[in-house]
Amino acid sequence: MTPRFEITKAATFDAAHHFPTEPEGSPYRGLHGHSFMVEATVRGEALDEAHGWVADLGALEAALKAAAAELDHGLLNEKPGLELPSLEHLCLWFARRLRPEWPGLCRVAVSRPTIHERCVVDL
Ligand SMILES: Nc1nc2c(c(=O)[nH]1)N=C([C@H](O)[C@H](O)COP(=O)(O)OP(=O)(O)OP(=O)(O)O)CN2
Ligand SMILES: [Zn+2]
Repeated sequence: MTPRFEITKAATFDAAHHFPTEPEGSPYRGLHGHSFMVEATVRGEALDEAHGWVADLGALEAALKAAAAELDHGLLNEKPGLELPSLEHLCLWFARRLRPEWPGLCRVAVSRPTIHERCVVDL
């Protein structure tokens, strides 16, 4: 059996959004904000001999924080790919942003912890 490892790091950001496609009067149509958490999971089998790890969680943290900082305190709708700023589209946005640098990225989760909502995409 070959052990398969998954490492996960999380980062947080706060952002505003609205859903212009919602009908007049919908609470989702008006501008409002949420606190978000994004979690990125990287899978690997081979361990770095010098460190005994799949990949450095510190490097993953730096990449994740840099991506989250692009959205922090902004309006999600203004970002390409987030014109309809659902949790699902946020998962895809982070996946596209991180995948070139992190080919082992296998899962992205974006949640709104304060209102107990979460979306996960397996890549
Ligand atoms: N599948 C999804 N459904 C919904 C998403 C989403 O991203 N994916 N997003 C929303 C809205 O962002 C909405 O603002 C989420 O807030 P809501 O669930 O309404 O929770 P609130 O606490 O803000 O409001 P309550 O009325 O107290 O529930 C909707 N659906
Ligand atoms: Zn919302």
